[in-house]
Amino acid sequence: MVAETGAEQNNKKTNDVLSSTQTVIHKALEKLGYPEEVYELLKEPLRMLTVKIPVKMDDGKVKVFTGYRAQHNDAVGPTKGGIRFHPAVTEREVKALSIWMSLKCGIVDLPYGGGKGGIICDPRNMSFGELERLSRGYVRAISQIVGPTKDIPAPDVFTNSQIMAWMMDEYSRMDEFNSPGFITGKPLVLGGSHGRESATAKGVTICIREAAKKRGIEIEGASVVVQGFGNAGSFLAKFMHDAGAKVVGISDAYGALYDPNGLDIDYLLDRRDSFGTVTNLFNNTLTNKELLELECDILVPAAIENQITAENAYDIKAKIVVEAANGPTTLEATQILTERGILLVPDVLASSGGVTVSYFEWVQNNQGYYWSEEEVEEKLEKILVKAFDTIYTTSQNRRVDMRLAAYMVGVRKMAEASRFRGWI
Ligand SMILES: NC(=O)C1=CN([C@@H]2O[C@H](COP(=O)(O)OP(=O)(O)OC[C@H]3O[C@@H](n4cnc5c(N)ncnc54)[C@H](O)[C@@H]3O)[C@@H](O)[C@H]2O)C=CC1
Ligand SMILES: O=C(O)CCC(=O)C(=O)O
Repeated sequence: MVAETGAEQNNKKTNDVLSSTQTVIHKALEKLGYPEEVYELLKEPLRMLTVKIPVKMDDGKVKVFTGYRAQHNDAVGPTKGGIRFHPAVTEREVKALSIWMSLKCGIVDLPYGGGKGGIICDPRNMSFGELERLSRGYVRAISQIVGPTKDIPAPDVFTNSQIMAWMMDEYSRMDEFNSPGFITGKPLVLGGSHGRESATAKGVTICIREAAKKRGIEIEGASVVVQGFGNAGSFLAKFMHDAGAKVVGISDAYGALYDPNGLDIDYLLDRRDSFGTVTNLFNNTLTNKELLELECDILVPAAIENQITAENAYDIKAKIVVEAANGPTTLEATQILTERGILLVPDVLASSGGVTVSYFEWVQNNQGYYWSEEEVEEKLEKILVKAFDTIYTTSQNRRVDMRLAAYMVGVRKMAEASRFRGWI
């Protein structure tokens, strides 16, 4: 195979998440000995739908929003992945997010390929009614390519169980059938699963525990910094706090809080709003940049992409970085952290607890029989411990960093399924 130097150069200049993902996919396929056509198939989603969604706003005017749904690869099974509502959503970002979903599903061995959706909007400035009309409009716009056996959405940044409920209701109306398996991350009363809300953070907690063992760090008393205080970050801060760790820093989109003696996580959870904002209630805040560079044992970026870059990677003081967010560390920064001996647990492994419990939710919807929280947690624990172990061992045996090892593990199933189907 020829090295993807173009993509590598482009990535260095722009931190473009799609080209950096392509670079690692290429390296992983090369290490596994697959021919170039496999890369050609997997470097972009099989399908990418761009939609325009007209929404009647509360002031009576119509605003037209742009949305996307990417389906990366459906050789293994239906595609699966969240929907993001954020002003910075781009087509390339959604494509990269769909590729990461394929890798996650491969890593935790789910019968899915990856998909992802996004709408360019700022839900923090929209009313409940506007959000409902936008959510329903998006489902109508993408209805032809999604469905319980085609592509199953879920929550992501700035979307939640209420939005999943509206989307499920809209799809069920079109389908003229109650279709809980159309979407996951629903409220419990509509067929949601116990444990889905905290699943991403649970998975991250398991990865932190396993990574800490490798580095001889005791969780009890360890200092932890978490960037982002939404679904992933806030539950994680709570789990780490409850496990006896000292959560010394947290942040949201507006700033960060720091207390070397440990923050009062229960108080912050109580005061945060539905978008994971809490720092606006305090005067003594740090910037997100300062937060990432704090002295700590464990750093968890749980917000957005490109937060640890070549610019700040030398200033990271943590011994372990566990990526709850998708794409928070650039490739250059991955290399710098690895060279500095920092153990980096990559997003496609660390954040795969969410899609794992989404799969459990879909299974429960399909069989119409629901599991207890203990059952969900037990199954999640087994899957994540095994995935961590496989990737850590691959990284040691093949002498590659954990990100490349995770891509090698994650890409294999879809490459094999595509081959058996006769696509390549
Ligand atoms: N919700 C889920 O099940 C999963 C989420 N993830 C990833 O975890 C990350 C966080 O997602 P959620 O917690 O679901 O989102 P969320 O919407 O619940 O919370 C997002 C948090 O990030 C903060 N944030 C937003 N922009 C920021 C910025 N520019 N700088 C610093 N903080 C910022 C927000 O203020 C909020 O605290 C994303 O990368 C997402 O893709 C990954 C797997 C599953
Ligand atoms: O729960 C799911 O199906 C997908 C979660 C997600 O979007 C992600 O892992 O990034």
